[in-house]
Amino acid sequence: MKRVPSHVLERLLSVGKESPPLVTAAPLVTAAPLVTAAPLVTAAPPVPPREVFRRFWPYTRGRRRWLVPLVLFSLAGPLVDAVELWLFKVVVDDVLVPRDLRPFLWIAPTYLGLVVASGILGFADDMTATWVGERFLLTLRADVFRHVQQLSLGFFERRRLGDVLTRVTGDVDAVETFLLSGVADGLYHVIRLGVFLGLLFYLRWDLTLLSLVIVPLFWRAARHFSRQVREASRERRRRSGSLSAVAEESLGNVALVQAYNRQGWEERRFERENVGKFQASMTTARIRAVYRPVVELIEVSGGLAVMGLGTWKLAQGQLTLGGLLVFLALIGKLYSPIRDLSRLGSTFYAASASAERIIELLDQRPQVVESADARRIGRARGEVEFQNVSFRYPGTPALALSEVSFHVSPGETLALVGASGAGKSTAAKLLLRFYDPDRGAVRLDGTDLPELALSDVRDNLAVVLQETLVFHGTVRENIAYGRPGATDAEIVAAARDADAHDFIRLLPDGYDTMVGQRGRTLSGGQRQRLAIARAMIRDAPVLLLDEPTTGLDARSGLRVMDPLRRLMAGRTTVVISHNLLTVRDATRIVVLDHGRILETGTHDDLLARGGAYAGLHRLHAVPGPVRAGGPLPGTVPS
Ligand SMILES: Nc1ncnc2c1ncn2[C@@H]1O[C@H](COP(=O)(O)OP(=O)(O)OP(=O)(O)O)[C@@H](O)[C@H]1O
Repeated sequence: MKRVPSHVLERLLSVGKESPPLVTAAPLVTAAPLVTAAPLVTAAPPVPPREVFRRFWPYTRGRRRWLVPLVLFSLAGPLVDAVELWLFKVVVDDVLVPRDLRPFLWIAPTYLGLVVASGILGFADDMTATWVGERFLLTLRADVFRHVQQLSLGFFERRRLGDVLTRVTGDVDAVETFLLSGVADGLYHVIRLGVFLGLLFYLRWDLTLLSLVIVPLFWRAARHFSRQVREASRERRRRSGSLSAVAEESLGNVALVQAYNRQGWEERRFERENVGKFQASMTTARIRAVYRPVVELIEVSGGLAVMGLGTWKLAQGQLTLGGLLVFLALIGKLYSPIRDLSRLGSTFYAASASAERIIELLDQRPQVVESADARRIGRARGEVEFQNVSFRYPGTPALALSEVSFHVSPGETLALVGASGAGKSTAAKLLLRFYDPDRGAVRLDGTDLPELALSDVRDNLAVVLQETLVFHGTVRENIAYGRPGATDAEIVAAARDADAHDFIRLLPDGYDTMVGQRGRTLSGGQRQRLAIARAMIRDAPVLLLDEPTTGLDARSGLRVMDPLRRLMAGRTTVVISHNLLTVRDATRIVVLDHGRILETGTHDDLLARGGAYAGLHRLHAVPGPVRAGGPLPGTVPS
């Protein structure tokens, strides 16, 4: 009889303590929120605005021609303004000064006509700009979401979900500002500037030149403040991401938070990020608030200089009163696009802080990629093989799996057992091709998984996980998730096989009952049977069961065994379990420890060998085999 290494027994013992067979309380929560002093979300690497532009410009393809009417509308606005001002000059010089009402009879209807025309143009401009911008966002948001969905599991295991959500739903909008609204506004201001500058030069070139001396001052101020706004905006966006991350973690784990009375602590965590965001917003506001009076000061200085020279010219008789007033009004109009252009700089920088976060997301590459010449295999026979598989999670020192080899023929059941952290779930992740092994090969029907189309690999697998995933939707939708397009009859048949039909019938709306997010309105056993029905309907040749009875009490655990056996019949099954009842019938049992295979064999072989498995068996004192539907000694039959 082989001696069992003491550390192995200790670890196996710890298994028994952590999850005794069949008699475990349902977990309240899935995962505890991570508590660290380090920043929740790190800032995305800075990207120069030109690069931001280059990255996103291709997204405007197909919509660029809409920029033409936008520019035309922009042209019309300042022209209407200019005509209005010219009419004002005529009113002063030809109506007010000579006190003659006759010209007013054509000026009034012309003015009204102009207002109506500018209203119509404004409407068309608004609608076109919004349509173009929103269509752009529609595509970009969908693309970013598609990209994020294609990222490998490793990405989601490393990142804060709340931050990713903020990027997909919030930061994306800023890219539109950067590219379309920003560019359209910029063009609009440039056109206004051109029109007014042309008019001013036409009216009085000398006064116009004088009014332009302040432009370099505008420019310098704009550059200075834009840089500051950019820094503050980066911080603000980072804080937004952190805030969402905290909210998502706290609310997603509300059962743990309330059970441990940690609401106050969670509030403080939220408060820290909330205050951080507030401070970042205040910094941005302060910069903008300082900028505004500085700009006004520059503007007024220019205006006063022109007024001084203009008044002198008026006194000299070189200018009419109407001419001077129009000139001063036009100067105001001229300064506004200059001011808006310089302000646009800070808007650009603020938007680029968000765009950087999107770029960082888009630059993430899936660790698992489908090769260009991936083979399609359709329905597999269901032969699964691990050959000398070694794998280390990125950024971790120890191997999670080391030289692991096993083979499962179609229709056989392989059980993976071992202490917590032994590498069982890691093996499941490699079989699902969430990760690729560093060395060795995982094969389906004799072909390395990377040589197969990714969707084929996953289509051939049905999974029932420890933490059963139930979506917010009807029971029917949740079952049909396993095979979109399944008929009602197939859904009911799957539910019957999964022993779920009876409880579903008793739900308020039967198969149309809405189950809350993560299936919170169902019991653990009901959720598990729903997951089995989903796997049934998928009808895949390979079945992966990761702790299918963990978290269920004895009665629920037993109820799940029968449907599980029906599900496993005729399929290749890889079952991960601490529960020796689910593994004893397996064709082969693989005992893992620290990522290595300790022993392999059937239940009887391993018992006879007296090694780790036998030790585990003794510890759990497993009662006799359970027949389909038969109760465990000492348990209440369902
Ligand atoms: N995403 C991850 N990143 C880094 N290390 C990981 C990750 N997931 C698991 N590990 C590590 O890999 C090792 C194997 O973990 P795995 O989840 O495969 O164990 P397990 O046997 O399934 O445990 P359990 O029975 O508790 O579910 C552990 O040391 C674990 O800390």
